[in-house]
Parts: sequence; structure tokens; C-alpha cells
Amino acid sequence: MRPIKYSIYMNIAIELARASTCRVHVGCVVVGPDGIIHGLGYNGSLPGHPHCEDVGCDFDEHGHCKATLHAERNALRRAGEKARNGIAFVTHFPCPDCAKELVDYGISAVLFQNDYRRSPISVRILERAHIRVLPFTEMKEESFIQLEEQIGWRKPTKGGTAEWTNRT
Ligand SMILES: Nc1ccn([C@H]2C[C@H](O)[C@@H](COP(=O)(O)O)O2)c(=O)n1
Repeated sequence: MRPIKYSIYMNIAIELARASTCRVHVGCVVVGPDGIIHGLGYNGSLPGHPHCEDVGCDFDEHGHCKATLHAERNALRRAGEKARNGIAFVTHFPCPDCAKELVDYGISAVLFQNDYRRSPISVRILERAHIRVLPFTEMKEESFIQLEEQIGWRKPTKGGTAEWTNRT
């Protein structure tokens, strides 16, 4: 997948987050190994339930809002089987429940924009599943090539400069 698509997909996730009605706006884009978007999601209340911005968040004892369905879960549900060996572009670091969903749907890499409330539990879950978790803002062209080699999206380059032979 060409590098430009990485920034386009993260920008879509950032834009999607604007639709959220919780106090924190999160977006997620799930891209399959075909380089196509299969799932889009943002965090929001259940259908027919009040929005956090209208009635306030429903916090648990740790200050997490429990009223919403999370962005990752919503995007994964839409992608279904097409999420397998895919990349999830997320505006915020996945919570432990979403980390489990990402594993369950067979996601191979998570690129996050914001290191929001990074939980060591999420880190462990993702690590155990060998999911690559990378801070998007620190990624360069070479990191995309390396990532695609690691997750089997492209053949490994033997030394030399990799080329963008894949036109998707
Ligand atoms: N990776 C994440 C992190 C958070 N959220 C959602 C859940 C809540 O609606 C809001 C704020 O999270 P919290 O209340 O846990 O801080 O963002 C999400 O969808 N995905």
C-alpha cells in the first residue's frame, strides 16, 4: 500500500471521530490486506440511548465511560472476516476490551495517533497476539515497508531500496 494511503486512512479515522457524542472522540478505520477500507467506526451511545454530551458520561470507578460502544468494536463489526490480517488505524490507544476484539478479528497491526490512557493490559494482550502496535506520528516511509514485510503484505526486500510495486 502506498505511503499516502496511510495518512489518508489515519485522517479518515480523525475525521470520523468528529461524529462521536462522548466527551472523548475516537475514530477507527479497518483496512484489509487488499488495501481497502472494510470498516469504519467511532465511539457512541447505543441506538435510542442518550448521548453523553447531552446527559454526561456514565463513569465506572476508574473514570471510564461505560455508556458507549467503542470505535474499534464498531469498525471491526462492520469489517467482519475482511479484518483478518488487516491494519486498524485508531485515533486513541485501544482499551483492553478493544485489544481483545482486535485480536479476535485477526488484526495484524494497530497504528495509533494518540497514546490515550495506554493500559499495560492492552499492551500485553496485543503483544501476546504478536500484533504490531505503532505510533503513527513517528512512522516514516521505511516503517510502512518494514511493517508490510512483517505482516506478509509484501515480499521482504533483500538490502537495497524497496520500491512501491504494489499500486493499490
Ligand atoms: N481506543 C479507544 C479509547 C476510548 N474509546 C472511547 C470510550 C469512551 O466513549 C471514550 C473515553 O474513554 P474513557 O472513558 O475510557 O476514557 O472513548 C474508544 O472508543 N476507543
